[in-house]
Amino acid sequence: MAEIAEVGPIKEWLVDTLPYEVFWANRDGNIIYGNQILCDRLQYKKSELTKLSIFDINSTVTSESWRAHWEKVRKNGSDNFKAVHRNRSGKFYEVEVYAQFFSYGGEQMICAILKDISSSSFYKNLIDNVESIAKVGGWNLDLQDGTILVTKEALSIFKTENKEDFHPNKIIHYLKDADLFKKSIVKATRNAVPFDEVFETKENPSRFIRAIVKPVLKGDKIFKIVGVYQDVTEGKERDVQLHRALEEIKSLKDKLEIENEYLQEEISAKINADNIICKSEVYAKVLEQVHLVAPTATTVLITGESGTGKELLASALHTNSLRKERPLIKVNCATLPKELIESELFGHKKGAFTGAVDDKVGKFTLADGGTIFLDEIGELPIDLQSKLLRVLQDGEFDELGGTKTIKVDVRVIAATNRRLEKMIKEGTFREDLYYRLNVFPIYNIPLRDRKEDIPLLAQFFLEKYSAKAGKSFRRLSKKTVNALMAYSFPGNIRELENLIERAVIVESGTTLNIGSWMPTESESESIRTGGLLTFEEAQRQHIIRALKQTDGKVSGIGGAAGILDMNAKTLFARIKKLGIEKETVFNS
Ligand SMILES: Nc1ncnc2c1ncn2[C@@H]1O[C@H](COP(=O)(O)OP(=O)(O)OP(=O)(O)O)[C@@H](O)[C@H]1O
Repeated sequence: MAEIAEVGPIKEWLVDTLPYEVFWANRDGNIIYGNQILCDRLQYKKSELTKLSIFDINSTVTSESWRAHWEKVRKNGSDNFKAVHRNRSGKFYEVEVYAQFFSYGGEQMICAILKDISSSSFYKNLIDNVESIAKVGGWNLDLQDGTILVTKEALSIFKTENKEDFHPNKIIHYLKDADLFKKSIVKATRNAVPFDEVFETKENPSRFIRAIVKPVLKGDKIFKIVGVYQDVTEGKERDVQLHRALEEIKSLKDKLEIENEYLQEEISAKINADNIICKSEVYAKVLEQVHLVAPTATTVLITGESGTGKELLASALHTNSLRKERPLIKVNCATLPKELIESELFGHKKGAFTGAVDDKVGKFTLADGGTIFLDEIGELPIDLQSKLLRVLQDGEFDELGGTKTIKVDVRVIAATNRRLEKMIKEGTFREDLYYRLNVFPIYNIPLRDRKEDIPLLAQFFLEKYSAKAGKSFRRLSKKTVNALMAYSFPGNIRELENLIERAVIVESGTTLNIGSWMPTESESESIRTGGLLTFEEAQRQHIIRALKQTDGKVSGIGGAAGILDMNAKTLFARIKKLGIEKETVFNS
């Protein structure tokens, strides 16, 4: 038997210094030598250890298995395996064994070098367990040599046994949004930008995998990236459901809020509807038509110059209809940018186009059960006209970026100050849409053709703006009324309203007298014609100027007929025809 003393003190020192447990055993399994680390781990003194055999430190070894093991190592020269050892106090620990066959001094022996792996296997087990509970797998890519380490759970998340599948350029084949993954990885490896994103897999049914990736730096060099994959499908499904429910609530809430706003507007519209000022017979006929058609669901097309009160009539139509409890939604087709009209009217789904960051409920959906007022319908782009026609005919439309057809019950009131027939000829308005809108046309008369309404309207606005500005105006002077009556109001009622509002601000007292606020016909005309007057208007103003010079005298010496080199009778006739009145001459 070889005595350890024969190994020599240096060799013994060397074997004791190694960070491994080392022992030699003979054919019978007796331990011939064990180094200090082994003694410490097994809790025996060196002298005690050499009295033990392999069967004392490894309870799973039998004489048969030892014999088989001996033969295997003798034949192959060495062996590598894992085993469980037991120390003096009965505690087990796992070791990785490197066994080498050798003969020394005529005796054959196995030298075993052991590495205690109980702690690492403990943590490995722990990690495996935790990973599988949390459905989290880890990986690590060395950017220097391209080697990849992958944990067990990561393999099982991606249902593969091949760790090479985890290279970023391979893993993207499992994911729907491969581009996003690629971009994120490039940022992580080039610019050290970490990411945390959820990716949907390509499987059917698909799953959602959360990928968290962190670059690891040495100094300013990125030398590896570590990542985590987590199967979040269950959570995501709950999220998705929750998200959908929340979205639904949000959209209903928005709808309610908007409806509410419109209802508020509708309330004020009601007051307006009751306050449609009318004295003239011609306008009374218009209002008769409004009341006639209001209770039906018929589409109405209101035409007429700007400022004649088309919107007011639309409100009256709604408030006198059976839909009055539902919203009246107003859309001005001229004020919306062309590219937004479609989504404004019909709504869109998130992502339907660049900038569509959220779902949007369209005005037609909001108006469901109520009325939509499409002001300036002539401005509706031709490509949208067919979509509107479909709503009018079938009560349905497709939301932008949506998958389902939306059905609505909406009454349409459209208004325009443009001549749609002319637009049809020019090819900018669809003829079929025109006929569909023009079921019940209402022509709103310009103010100059219902001048009898001017005094009442002016009084109405005087009171309104006086109260608003905290002034005490009660009435208009006769001269003011006459001057207003003489004026042609190219801007119709809106111009009259603005004029009185301005007058109330600049004047004071209880009676509104004529002042600088009153426009002269030439001013408004030159605004209207861009500087050039019509021939008739030029004549009118020329005559007024001459009459001003002559203090209203037409014939005889110093009369206007003389200045204008006209026959007095002809001038009288012309004055009458042009509607020039005394007041006009003196007040303008
Ligand atoms: N008969 C009326 N009685 C009282 N106010 C009126 C009457 N008609 C119109 N108005 C008022 O005149 C203003 C202009 O009317 P409205 O906006 O309805 O005109 P519109 O024809 O729709 O104009 P546009 O074509 O420019 O949109 C509004 O403030 C409206 O309340």
